[in-house]
Amino acid sequence: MARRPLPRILSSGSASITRSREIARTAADSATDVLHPLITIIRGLRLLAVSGRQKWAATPKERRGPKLFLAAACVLAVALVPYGPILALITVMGAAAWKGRERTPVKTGPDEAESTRLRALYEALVPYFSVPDDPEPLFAHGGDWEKAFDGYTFDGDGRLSRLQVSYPAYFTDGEAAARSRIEQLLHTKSGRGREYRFAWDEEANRLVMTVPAPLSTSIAAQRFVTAPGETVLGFTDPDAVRRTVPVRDGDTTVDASPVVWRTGGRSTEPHLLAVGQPGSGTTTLIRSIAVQALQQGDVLVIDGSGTGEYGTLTGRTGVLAVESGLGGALATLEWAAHETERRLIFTNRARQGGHPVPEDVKRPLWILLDRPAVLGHLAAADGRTDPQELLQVPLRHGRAAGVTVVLADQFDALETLSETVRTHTRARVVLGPASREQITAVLGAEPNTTPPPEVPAGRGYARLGTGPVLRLQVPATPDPYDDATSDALRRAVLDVLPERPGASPQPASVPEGPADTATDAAADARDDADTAQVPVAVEAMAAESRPVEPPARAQAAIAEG
Ligand SMILES: Nc1ncnc2c1ncn2[C@@H]1O[C@H](COP(=O)(O)OP(=O)(O)OP(=O)(O)O)[C@@H](O)[C@H]1O
Repeated sequence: MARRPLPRILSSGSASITRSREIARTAADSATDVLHPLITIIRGLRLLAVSGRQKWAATPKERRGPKLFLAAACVLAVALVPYGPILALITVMGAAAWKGRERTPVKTGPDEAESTRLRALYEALVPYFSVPDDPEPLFAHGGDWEKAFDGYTFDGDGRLSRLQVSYPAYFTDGEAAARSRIEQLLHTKSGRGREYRFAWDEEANRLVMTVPAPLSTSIAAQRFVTAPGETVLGFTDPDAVRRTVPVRDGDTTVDASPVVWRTGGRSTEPHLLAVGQPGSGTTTLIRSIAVQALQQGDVLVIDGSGTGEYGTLTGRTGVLAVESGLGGALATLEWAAHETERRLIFTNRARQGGHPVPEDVKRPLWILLDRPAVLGHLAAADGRTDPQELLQVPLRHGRAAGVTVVLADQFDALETLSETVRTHTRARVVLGPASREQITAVLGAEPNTTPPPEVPAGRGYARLGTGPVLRLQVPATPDPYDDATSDALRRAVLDVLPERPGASPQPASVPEGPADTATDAAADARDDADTAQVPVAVEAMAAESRPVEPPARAQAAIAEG
């Protein structure tokens, strides 16, 4: 059978398609040439619009009105001036042409310096991610780094800010030590002095290294939007927690991601331990917690370092005592132990009798103890009870009794902390410079970033119970009596503190003198009076059905005669 010729359109198809393509390309090129000025102007107009929108978004709300008014006045003036609109149009087109004259080149791969960096990183990883008998090694000296590095981003300084690495399945990514070696290496090779976060995806054999954005250090003490029983320890990365709260950060209000610690009857981590080097900000954390606690409850402060950094709290509504001497601290803690027991008895009685729990028993009581190790040392030298022993009842039973204990000490004092303190302080915070091992020892889990050698005060990590380790920046809550405290911060702290009963409000910018910061000697001199007031038999208290008088009030009563 004779073969039928192919239809003409198919036999000469490829030639005509090629010709059509050429015609289309030539037409597109000519159109681009002709339309080039128009394209430049449109690009410029787009850039002008974007920059205008950004400027408008960055303008504080209170300045938007005047700006809008100014713009409207300009438009009116232009409209009224002869040839105004046409001149304005020419100016805008000129500005757009100038702005759109250069096209930002699209980067399609790493430049030479970046390739060299990535290759060096790849070579450094070879010994860790290869074994001699791997027939197709992903990592091999002189190998193809592009196969192993699935993604990378460099910052403006040419340093890696994100790297995604695929590694062979036989790498022991389940071992903390093996992971830590890789993290250490990537950290060193990518540039020290920055914090790196490592996310290991064991299922996909993939590691993603990122440089987290710095946490804001300009959020100061303020009333945070929280529910009763919640305390904001500080702020963390936006992707680390689901919640945000509106906060004042400098002059603007932003949605920040808080580390919220829940206390009280339903809390699974009802007491907190904060640890840091000297000057890392643990006192500031306690002050920040005190300021928030005073909004709903009563506070006892025991300052083991005796430096008077809590003087600003003395005598304020809700502050039952601020003690810095050993005797005063012991008396206060003894009272707190009895008060915890009294609250337990009343809560039990109310529950058994089917009555509501009395208000004074429900009101949260906070025991804030800074540097217990110092007091423990003094107590041992003096043959007196270690304050930590008196904390046993509040720590063990405080949750049911609405009593919360917060302790802060330094790394070198960790060994002096009693077993009860270690067991019951399940909310943990580490502040300031610390090694990976130190952080792991306190939090019970490795930090999720490489701890940088230098951190701002109040920066660290928090872990609530068995939850994830979170980066933390404590809100700036300095001592308003400190000369180094700025006027704005002094005002911020004094604004959130309750008044002193009977005291006329003081102008926040005038530093108040430490009202009655007790020296150790003075505090010790008062001790006998305190101790005489405090130990009240629990049964007797229960029978009287009234709260025990706290030490500070007892002292006042004695002084008044
Ligand atoms: N979150 C923070 N924001 C801003 N500054 C802070 C913060 N925390 C602490 N600081 C500043 O750092 C300094 C030391 O803070 P702080 O006294 O709280 O540290 P510390 O750990 O208690 O040290 P020390 O035990 O030696 O007193 C103070 O000047 C304080 O104002």
